[in-house]
Amino acid sequence: MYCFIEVVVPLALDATFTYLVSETEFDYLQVGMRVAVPFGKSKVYTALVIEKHHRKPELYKAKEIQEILDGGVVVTPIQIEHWKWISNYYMCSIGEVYRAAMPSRLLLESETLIHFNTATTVDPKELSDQEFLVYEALQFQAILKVEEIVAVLNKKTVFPIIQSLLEKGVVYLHEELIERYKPKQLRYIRLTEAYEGDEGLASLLEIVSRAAKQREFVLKYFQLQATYKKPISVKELQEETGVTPSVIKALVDKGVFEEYYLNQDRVVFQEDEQASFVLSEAQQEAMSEIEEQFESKDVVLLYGVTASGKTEVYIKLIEEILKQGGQSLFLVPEIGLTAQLVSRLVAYFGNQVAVYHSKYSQNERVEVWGQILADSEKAQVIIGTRSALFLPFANLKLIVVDEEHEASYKQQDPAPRYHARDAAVVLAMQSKAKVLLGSATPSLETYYNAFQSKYGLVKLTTRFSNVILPDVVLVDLKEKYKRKEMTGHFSDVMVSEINQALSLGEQVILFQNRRGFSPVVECMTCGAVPECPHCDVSLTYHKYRNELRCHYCGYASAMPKQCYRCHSVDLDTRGFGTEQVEEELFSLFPNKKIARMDQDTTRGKYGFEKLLDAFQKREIDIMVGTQMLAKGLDFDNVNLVGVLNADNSLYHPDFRAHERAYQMLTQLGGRAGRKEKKGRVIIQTYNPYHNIIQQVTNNDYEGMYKEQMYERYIFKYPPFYRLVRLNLRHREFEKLKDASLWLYNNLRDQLAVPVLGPEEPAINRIRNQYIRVILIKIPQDKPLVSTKKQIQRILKSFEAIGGYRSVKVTINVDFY
Ligand SMILES: Nc1ncnc2c1ncn2[C@@H]1O[C@H](COP(=O)(O)OP(=O)(O)OP(=O)(O)O)[C@@H](O)[C@H]1O
Ligand SMILES: [Zn+2]
Repeated sequence: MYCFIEVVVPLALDATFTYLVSETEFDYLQVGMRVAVPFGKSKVYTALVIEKHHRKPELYKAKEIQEILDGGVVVTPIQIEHWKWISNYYMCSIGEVYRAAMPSRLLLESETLIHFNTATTVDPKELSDQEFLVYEALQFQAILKVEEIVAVLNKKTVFPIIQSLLEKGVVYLHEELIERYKPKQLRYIRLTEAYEGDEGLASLLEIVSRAAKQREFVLKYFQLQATYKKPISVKELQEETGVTPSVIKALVDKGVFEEYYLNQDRVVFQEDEQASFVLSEAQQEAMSEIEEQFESKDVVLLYGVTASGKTEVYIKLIEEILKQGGQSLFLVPEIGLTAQLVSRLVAYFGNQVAVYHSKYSQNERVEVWGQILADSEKAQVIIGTRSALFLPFANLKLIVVDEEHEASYKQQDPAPRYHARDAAVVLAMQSKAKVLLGSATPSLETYYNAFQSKYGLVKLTTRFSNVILPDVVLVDLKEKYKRKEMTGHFSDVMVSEINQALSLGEQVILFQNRRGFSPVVECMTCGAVPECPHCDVSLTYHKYRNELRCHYCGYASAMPKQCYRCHSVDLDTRGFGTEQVEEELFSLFPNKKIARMDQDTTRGKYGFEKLLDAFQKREIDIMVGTQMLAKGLDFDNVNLVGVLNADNSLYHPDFRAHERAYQMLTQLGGRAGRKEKKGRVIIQTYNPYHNIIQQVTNNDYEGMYKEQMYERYIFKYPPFYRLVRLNLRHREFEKLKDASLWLYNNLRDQLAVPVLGPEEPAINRIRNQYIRVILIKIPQDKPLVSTKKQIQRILKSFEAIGGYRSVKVTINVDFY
């Protein structure tokens, strides 16, 4: 009887593929192992086994696999189920999910580029014969394709050799070049093997017997080691013992100690006694309610006002799960936020905490992957951004989704375009785990689900320290300008509030939702506005570099001296961004330390962390920034938050604009007065009577919810309708127009649901590609699965039309 396996290849292909294996291989292989398979004419991919069977493929002759790559399962059956769900629901291929989910080191393929690591410390003598051959080849050519290594070794099966070279640090993958992030590393020393144990100790003392300083250090090292019971960094050793670097160096040279490096957040941590805390009565109550609701509900929303201490409730819940021996996943919307949280969790749980996000190196990702799969001690609490959802949990019992309303949980590009909160709910169901969603400003969908009793709902209505929520003061910009009570973009109210806060030694946060100096440069003579040559947007003026930049494609040009159209020199700027606010602050508060937090200042290594750190240490008096500031940060010396112009967040061509504006302003305000005294939020606006502004002022989430839900209902938006958006792109305007019309007509005629478009979006060209959008609205009472199938069928016929093949179509389900 023939033996076959069904595999997924990491490509955007609809199908899975059948390969032939021997009986022995068949017995050995398990679902969730990786195999190297030949594919197409000459390619080799790392494929994933998802089924074993005896069904001969009808349309093609099954090829044989090249080799088995794993000794055990690396992907669990639950993961495979989950990936299938993602691929079905978000209308992408399971190959795309597989590719996104796995650390790229686990996905070698024939085209992978292997770089020689010039910083390698490996002694070639320690390499196997075959490894050495590759090493040697790399001396002549520092970058090899996997297929070239095949030629060098004159054998087909080379992935395990490359894997081993990767682990030894002799080579790295081309993809890893792009990982600019170098985690902060600390230097450690430890006794070399020769000097371990009693015998070792005797010879060690012998060696240092004639060097007093070295002997003294060695003894102190033993003492410290005994008290700390964890690795002590060289820096700590120097501080504790007063030893000079030269003494340590001498001991390393003698081979007594060896140096090694650990990433700061991967050090084996110990719990910090001081990290323990007791829940307040309100928190305790919330916690019991959550546990109670978990008995009947799989998902519970913790709706707690800002600074109510939701994190502490999460921590206690996770602790309960730990006691039962289960793994917990703690999802955060952005990497920048992990630092504050990791230290909080690590202090509490010690080395049971693992971290996983896209800035982690491939090595670390592979390591964490293995630990989670093995249900290791070190991976009981996993903190991560959305991609942590793809990890191989062996025993997942709880998923916490913090700030569940955050848009960054949705992956926009590339596929899989999944929403991590929603995918988490499904993963939990498949894993028989529970989900806790937390927010001070829940998304409408989530609140609706709670409202419908699909999710449980627990409220925390008071701040932890019982401080009252901040007062909101509205400043009417129209009035202020009329009465000439403005200095630049600052009203007199804003200036005096800032002065008062500063005089009390407090720090201030200011918000302007635009980076750069001013968004638009305009010719005062003819009104022309410089635009990006590749995108349909105006360029943003960045004063610091005196250039115009496109925020969509990164195009930059020097600030022109004359209008490109009428050559007038009378150019002026309209609107304003963080850079301009910062400049005005310098002149308004000349003696104060002012910093700016936006994409431009946080780009570098640790940019974000450094700013947060400095602010925490009170080295900054006023911090001005974009929406980055609104996200879950916890500072205890901020009682004043100012919004320079609330209006531009109100007017976005997006059905969620109002909900988002409410969330943003409330979250921003939530940074004020978290610890001791009631804070103040100053909002400058031209529309003080706008409903959203009023709802923010009155802290009226329910009011906002009711009003927005009404609009969603009337205008056919989620949660009443499901949205599927198709984006079509092409360089040629006419071709795109034809193609999108064809697609639209077919969708409209064949689907029994509303289809809108094909529309030109507000920005109708990016990177020289024109864009058209088709929107499909699926009402709640129409079957989702079959409608999606129909859409896919129509797309297939679309692709089959020769003239349209070059038009790129992307599908985005729940794109908002
Ligand atoms: N039980 C407790 N014991 C000691 N400190 C606490 C406790 N609960 C909360 N805090 C402190 O109160 C502050 C606010 O808590 P936390 O950051 O968890 O609020 P949050 O609800 O997550 O707020 P936000 O939604 O604004 O992010 C923190 O500084 C936290 O350390
Ligand atoms: Zn551009």
